[in-house]
Amino acid sequence: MPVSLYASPPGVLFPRGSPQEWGQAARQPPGLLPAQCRAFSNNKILVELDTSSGVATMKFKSPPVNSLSLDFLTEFCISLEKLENDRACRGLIITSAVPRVFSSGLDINEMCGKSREHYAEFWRAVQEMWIRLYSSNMVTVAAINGSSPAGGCLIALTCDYRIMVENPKYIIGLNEAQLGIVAPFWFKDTFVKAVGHRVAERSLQLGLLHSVPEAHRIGLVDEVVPEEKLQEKAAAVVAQWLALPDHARQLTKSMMRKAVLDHMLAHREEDIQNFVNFISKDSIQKSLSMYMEMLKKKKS
Ligand SMILES: CCCCC/C=C\C/C=C\CCC/C=C/C(=O)SCCNC(=O)CCNC(=O)[C@H](O)C(C)(C)COP(=O)(O)OP(=O)(O)OC[C@H]1O[C@@H](n2cnc3c(N)ncnc32)[C@H](O)[C@@H]1OP(=O)(O)O
Repeated sequence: MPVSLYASPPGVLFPRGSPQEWGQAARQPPGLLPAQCRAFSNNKILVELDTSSGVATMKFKSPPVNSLSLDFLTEFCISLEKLENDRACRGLIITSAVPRVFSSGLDINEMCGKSREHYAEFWRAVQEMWIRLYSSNMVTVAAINGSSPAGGCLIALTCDYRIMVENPKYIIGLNEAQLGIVAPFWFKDTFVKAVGHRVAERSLQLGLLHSVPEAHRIGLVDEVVPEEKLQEKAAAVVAQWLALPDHARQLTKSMMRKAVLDHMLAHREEDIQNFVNFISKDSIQKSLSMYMEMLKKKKS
């Protein structure tokens, strides 16, 4: 029986829609899904659960860059809740169906030119995503098959294990400072837990985006593999972690993460107010607009 200290996190996001029901393999046209597979999808995310291994694969499919919009975050949370409540599911691999990008982080459009109410709703959704993933009873592995700045990096950091594809073009890190914004304390805490205080301090202050070998060297990713080996490796890692008794692994995970999680939950409302006040400032709005301009110019 799975044990969770955080099975129902307080302040749960109320979904604005719900994903399709699980698609039973038996109802699929022949050859589409193996018999032991169930699947569901929405506009942003595809989930396939292999009931024989108990491992689900979640693929982000929101082109061009899987940015974390309010809609994306809502669908993400609904999908996580569905998997968490499914006794057949014990492990989760998170990856991208969009070429070259895992996730470009929070959707900057959600933080520009909107009302204070919108910022509060958006930030609550960001928190919700982190709480659900960080407190998950499932074994979670990020199979990072593309660039993963800021919020994309946070998703990876929130998993139990990170495997990244070796590619000289891919980057990963918490680059918020480069945008003139600040990674909040729970982004920072999650990062520090992975790489240690000194590395995190330097990386956060400089808003560094690390190459794959560098990310591996500093412990931001646990393993680096060629693209064609990624899924196989992720499946092997989940199987290794699932070989342990669930209750022992889950309680250990809760114990290791409790302080960071409790800190965040205790300051959740204050964190929302801080975000709203910070992001509403004219100077911050200007910084974000300039950054978006820069992204667009880079293309031309
Ligand atoms: C003490 C007081 C403290 C108070 C603190 C309180 C609260 C904290 C306050 C704020 C915290 C905010 C935390 C923010 C976290 C974030 O995640 S911010 C997002 C950061 N993300 C980035 O910097 C990534 C930017 N994107 C890229 O670098 C690249 O797009 C790429 C991901 C490497 C992919 O490159 P490429 O394949 O070349 O694609 P393009 O650059 O051409 O992009 C395609 C289109 O997508 C648009 N886009 C890219 N990223 C985003 C994004 N994050 N949001 C929205 N839109 C994005 C890009 O503009 C292109 O659009 P067009 O096709 O030109 O229309």
